[in-house]
Amino acid sequence: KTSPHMPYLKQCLSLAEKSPPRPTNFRVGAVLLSRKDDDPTFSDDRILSTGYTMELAGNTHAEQCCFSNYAAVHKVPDDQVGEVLPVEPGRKLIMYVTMEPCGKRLSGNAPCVQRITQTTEGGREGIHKVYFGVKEPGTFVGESEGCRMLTESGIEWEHVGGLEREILTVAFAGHENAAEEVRAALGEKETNC
Ligand SMILES: Nc1nc(=O)c(N)c(NC[C@H](O)[C@H](O)[C@H](O)COP(=O)(O)O)[nH]1
Ligand SMILES: [Zn+2]
Repeated sequence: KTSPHMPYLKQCLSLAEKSPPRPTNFRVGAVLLSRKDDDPTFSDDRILSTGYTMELAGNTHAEQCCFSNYAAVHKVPDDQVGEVLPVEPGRKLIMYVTMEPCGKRLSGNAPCVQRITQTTEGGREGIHKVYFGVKEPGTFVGESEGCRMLTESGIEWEHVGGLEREILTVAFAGHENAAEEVRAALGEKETNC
């Protein structure tokens, strides 16, 4: 019996495959949705936005594009996306990402955890929970901080296993020694954040 989260991780993986391969980042896909409370089969889910790495101009991340796409549709600047996300009693905002949202970026651009946390400002519920298929490998920033930072912001997260090899193979595709990095990442101990 596969996890009910699997179809969404697979949708994120398909999005990640659209990302142009680069040695300087990972190819990641993200989906933002609204989920009704106590709906175990997710039958009433509403997809709000999707995004993938470098979908939008510049050095953009999947989660960043997902929010930016939604903000554009609602005609607000990216940093005000929290103000246009739906607030509906009895429903929660959920994000699926193939990879743990970044807590730090070598470029110095705003990390995705910050963008996710920003949605909960102004007394709004914002993103309630993030599901991801792999922890960020140590390639760029060493031990990843993303999920610990989500916890510090009071945002729930959960690693959904089962697609690690596929997700990492897509993520590393633009890297020099991709196969070696995938093997190494698969071997990295699953550290709890
Ligand atoms: N969750 C996530 N979604 C993405 O779309 C993406 N590309 C990364 N990648 C994380 C990695 O840590 C950063 O890509 C490097 O730290 C380089 O930083 P920049 O991307 O140049 O800002 N992580
Ligand atoms: Zn990011």
